[in-house]
Amino acid sequence: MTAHTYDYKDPILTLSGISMAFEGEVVLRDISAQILDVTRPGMSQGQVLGFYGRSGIGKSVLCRIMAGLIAPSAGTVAVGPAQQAVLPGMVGFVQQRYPLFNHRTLYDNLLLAAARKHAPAAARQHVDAYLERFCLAPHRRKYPAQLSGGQRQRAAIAQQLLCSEHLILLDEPFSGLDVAMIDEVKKIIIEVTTMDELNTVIIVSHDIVTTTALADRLWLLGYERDAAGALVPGATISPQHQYNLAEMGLAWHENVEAEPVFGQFVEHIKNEIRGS
Ligand SMILES: Nc1ncnc2c1ncn2[C@@H]1O[C@H](COP(=O)(O)OP(=O)(O)OP(=O)(O)O)[C@@H](O)[C@H]1O
Repeated sequence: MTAHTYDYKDPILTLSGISMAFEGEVVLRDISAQILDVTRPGMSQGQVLGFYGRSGIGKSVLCRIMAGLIAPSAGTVAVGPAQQAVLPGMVGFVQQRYPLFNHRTLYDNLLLAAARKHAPAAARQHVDAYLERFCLAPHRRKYPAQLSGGQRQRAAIAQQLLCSEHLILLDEPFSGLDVAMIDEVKKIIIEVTTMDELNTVIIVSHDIVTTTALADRLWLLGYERDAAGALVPGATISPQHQYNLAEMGLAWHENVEAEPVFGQFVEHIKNEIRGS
């Protein structure tokens, strides 16, 4: 393990005091986190950020808030160097149920996305390039129902990259996939960050091992206890649950999962989760 120090620049995404309640049920409470553009000596690679939370804790709700699809009960989401209030479309969002149109071929799905950002000829060029890059070219004429789970996931990621700027949010990218497919999706996530230094991928997941392996920073959603030891309603991110994995030497690299420090860190996280 080698620890590093990095230079932090403009904010990419800022969550400030996010709370969310549905008809009195507090789901999220006072969540603050900031993603900063980072320059790393000798590396030109985008970042992967991880939000971990156990099932039902409010991850999908947080995703929809970060993507600007629902407004929080309190707090703000700001995006980009200008820190604009988030609007739908600013953050590419790959939802658990892939948003591909079933009645269109893979090619047409991607073209539709690319046409939101590019003129027709450029859109076609971009789609061809992404189909190649994501090993989807042989499947271009297939409909979403004819694709495998991993292929659909790759297509959904390509779709969001084609129509959004550099920030892409993945809600449970590994759920329902077998080990080989998880490896495939991991490769794609790494590929996305190496395509462009500005590309930033946010993973929101309950798969602690895979998320930790890929992430440069990790935020843990959990419950806090009050002075009497009772759980406070609403998941939050405690200050001690924000981890800079890159500075700990645990940023993704080949076989990071096999390193003893990685195993120790995952054990630490599991203990934190059990205690919350
Ligand atoms: N529109 C809604 N109205 C009322 N309650 C909601 C709504 N959306 C989500 N919830 C509640 O918010 C809580 C968190 O849901 P969410 O789907 O965000 O969990 P999650 O962490 O993504 O779970 P999983 O990992 O199982 O997908 C749940 O109790 C859910 O019932």
